[in-house]
Amino acid sequence: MASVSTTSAKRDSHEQNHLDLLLPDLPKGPLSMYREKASFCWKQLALFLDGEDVIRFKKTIFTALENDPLFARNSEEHLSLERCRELTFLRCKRIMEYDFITMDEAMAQPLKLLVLFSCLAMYDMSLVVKYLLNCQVFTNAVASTGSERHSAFVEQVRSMEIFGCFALTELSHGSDAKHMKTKATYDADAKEFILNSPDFEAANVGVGNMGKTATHAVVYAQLCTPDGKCHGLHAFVVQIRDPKTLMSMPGVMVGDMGLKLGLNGVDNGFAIFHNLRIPKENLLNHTGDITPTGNYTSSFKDPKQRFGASLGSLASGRVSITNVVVCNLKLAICIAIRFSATRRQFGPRDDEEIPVLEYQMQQWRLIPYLAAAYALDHFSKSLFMNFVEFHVGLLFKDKSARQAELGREIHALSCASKPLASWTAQHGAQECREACGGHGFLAMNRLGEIRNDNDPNCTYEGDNNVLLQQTSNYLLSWVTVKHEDKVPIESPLGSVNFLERFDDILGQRFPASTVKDCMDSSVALAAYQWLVCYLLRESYKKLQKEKENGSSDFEARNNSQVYYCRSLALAFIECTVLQRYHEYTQDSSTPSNLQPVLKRLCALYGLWSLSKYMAVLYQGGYCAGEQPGRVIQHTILDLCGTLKDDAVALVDVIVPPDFILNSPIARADGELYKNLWTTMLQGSKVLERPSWWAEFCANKPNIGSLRPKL
Ligand SMILES: CCCCCCCCCC(=O)SCCNC(=O)CCNC(=O)[C@H](O)C(C)(C)COP(=O)(O)OP(=O)(O)OC[C@H]1O[C@@H](n2cnc3c(N)ncnc32)[C@H](O)[C@@H]1OP(=O)(O)O
Ligand SMILES: Cc1cc2nc3c(=O)[nH]c(=O)nc-3n(C[C@H](O)[C@H](O)[C@H](O)COP(=O)(O)OP(=O)(O)OC[C@H]3O[C@@H](n4cnc5c(N)ncnc54)[C@H](O)[C@@H]3O)c2cc1C
Repeated sequence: MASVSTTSAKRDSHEQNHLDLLLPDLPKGPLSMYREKASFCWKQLALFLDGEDVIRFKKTIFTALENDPLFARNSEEHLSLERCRELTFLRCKRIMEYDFITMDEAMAQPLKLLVLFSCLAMYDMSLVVKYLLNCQVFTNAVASTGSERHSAFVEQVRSMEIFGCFALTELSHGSDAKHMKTKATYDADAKEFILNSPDFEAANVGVGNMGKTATHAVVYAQLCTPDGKCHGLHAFVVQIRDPKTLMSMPGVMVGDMGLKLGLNGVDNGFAIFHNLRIPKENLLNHTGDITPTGNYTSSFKDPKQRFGASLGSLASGRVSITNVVVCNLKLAICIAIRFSATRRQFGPRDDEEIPVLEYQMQQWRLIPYLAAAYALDHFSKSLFMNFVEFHVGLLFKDKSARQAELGREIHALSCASKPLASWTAQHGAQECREACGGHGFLAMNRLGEIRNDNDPNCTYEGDNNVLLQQTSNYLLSWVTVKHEDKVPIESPLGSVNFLERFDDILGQRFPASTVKDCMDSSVALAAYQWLVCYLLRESYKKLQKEKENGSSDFEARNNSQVYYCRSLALAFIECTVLQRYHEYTQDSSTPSNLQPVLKRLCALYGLWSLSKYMAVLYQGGYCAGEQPGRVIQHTILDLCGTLKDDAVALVDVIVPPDFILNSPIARADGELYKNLWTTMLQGSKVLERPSWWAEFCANKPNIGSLRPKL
């Protein structure tokens, strides 16, 4: 017996040493009190979530950035717009030089690509957006909307012979992509397309990288044949600048749109095309092609399907955005939790002040966002892997019905996950800013930058409210399938399969009567499934009623968004996020010592999200009487109270190193005031009088001298 326990003790200590080398201890200090209270080992959880290989990969990236002077923090205060763009470009170039992951490695371990994007996003959102617009959005659009004849463009991006952007939005149209006005008319004699912006309202605008850097753009235009027929929106590769001089090409007026509310490292630009001739081959011909004599051909007979396919590459951006906004949420919540664990105000006695994290109010404001960061992180990774599966199908030209259905499901999921994740990060960042009081408002603590750089994620790659309509359309289409085609509701990823039990689910009622019952995330999940079925039924009925009352399809859809289809799409994606996280936390491969904390996070995310829909749960009869509402509220508070002691350790698992986090109030050593004070004093000219001191000291105002001129 003794020798067995000695062997296992040796193994444990060996494993611990290994873990300590991989993830060194964090500095002792004011945060230690909470770290010691944690119910689990943060290193074990980090290892379980990421695995050793990814932990090392992250470390390689973070260390490279920290050791490279080009990435030095705060080296220049208040950068001019020009310098901001220059620095982001130089860093982008340097990331290409580091080539953290080769193409072969990415093929073998695609999730590592997502890890790279996350690491860059945590350093700076502008950097990752600029980098991805060139290396992912442009190249993906070329690869997935084009064919072999376009592969040279992808190669040229890799060697930075060219720099790419993606130009869909026009001055007068953004969401309504179908009605873009840019025109590409085929000239059969010259075997060229002639690209024109009919007027200034058709100018491409808001295009990231177009302002100063891009040499090539994927431009969306209406394809017209010499017979005068228009074949709808198609994508073209268009050279807009000379790669040798960065001067604009003849026939292109290209410029920069100036200062934005955030993300200023990215140069968003505009372009107008005037009789710009582009080779016939530059048509990205996946959805349609043109014969040399000018006949249009397409394997998509249905123009609606062709239109959808031409915008197919947007899905990859929406999947990536779902991931990078979770990075923003993680950064914000890490800052706010570390601050709250070290910031003390008031106390039960005059001689005792307690950390603000001890207040139920602070816990309720922050800890659900921590739970959301964990749940959404898991979802974003799983969605990315779903997308990889779909992408592989595209590469192998899979024409199966399953592949087409998978594309529809991923489109529906990403059109709702981008809104859910970007809004959660937006609301979370603001709550975290306020939770850090006045210190949270100092730019040096980074919450403003996180909030402002996150904000456009709610708009680009499709406005959130507009995109949600795609998801509700998808869900409603299943009702039609069920009613008319009488086939079972079954999707490749299974996200809608529960709708097959529609009638059964709608007959259910809120099952929990105690806080203990509610701690199981299956309670929130069951409520969500009921909610989705209910909102689906109500949205369908509302649409029918609108039509019976004489509304056109267009009007009926518009009048069924608020309280119906919009809520349906959001409830569906929350249900899917919860479903996947619930399965993950319950899975037998999840270590038993980590399950309790993960299950609490899952239950909290589920109940907190669900609590926004209390009115609907009562309205539809799922809940009745005081009890369900009370139990949900009490369980949320109970979970916040329990997770409060784990919060610092949960942050230690997901937080990047201090250099990357870049927030003096949230360093790993927890020395809130020393770090803040030192940073304040290190600011340039902090102790100097202003350069305009004489305006006060020497030039006094002649009080009232301007009054006669009023
Ligand atoms: C980490 C960050 C990296 C990324 C940085 C990104 C920087 C920003 C880049 C940009 O912002 S690029 C510009 C992005 N612009 C948009 O996303 C425009 C938003 N509008 C649209 O995508 C579409 O026009 C819209 C989804 C609103 C569809 O509008 P419609 O009402 O005209 O079309 P409809 O819904 O009837 O769609 C026709 C069919 O195509 C399908 N479809 C539409 N878009 C699709 C798509 N993307 N993939 C697959 N299918 C799609 C759609 O589901 C439908 O299928 P069904 O006939 O089966 O119902
Ligand atoms: C930082 C940044 C970077 C960008 N980068 C790029 C890029 O690289 N390439 C590119 O092509 N574009 C880019 N864009 C543009 C972006 O994709 C568009 O702004 C976006 O698609 C929304 O279109 P819009 O601005 O025309 O909004 P609009 O469509 O005019 O929307 C305005 C408002 O009307 C509402 N609305 C519109 N239609 C409906 C409807 N049917 N029902 C209900 N409400 C509706 C919307 O919800 C929104 O609140 C970028 C934008 C930003 C902010």
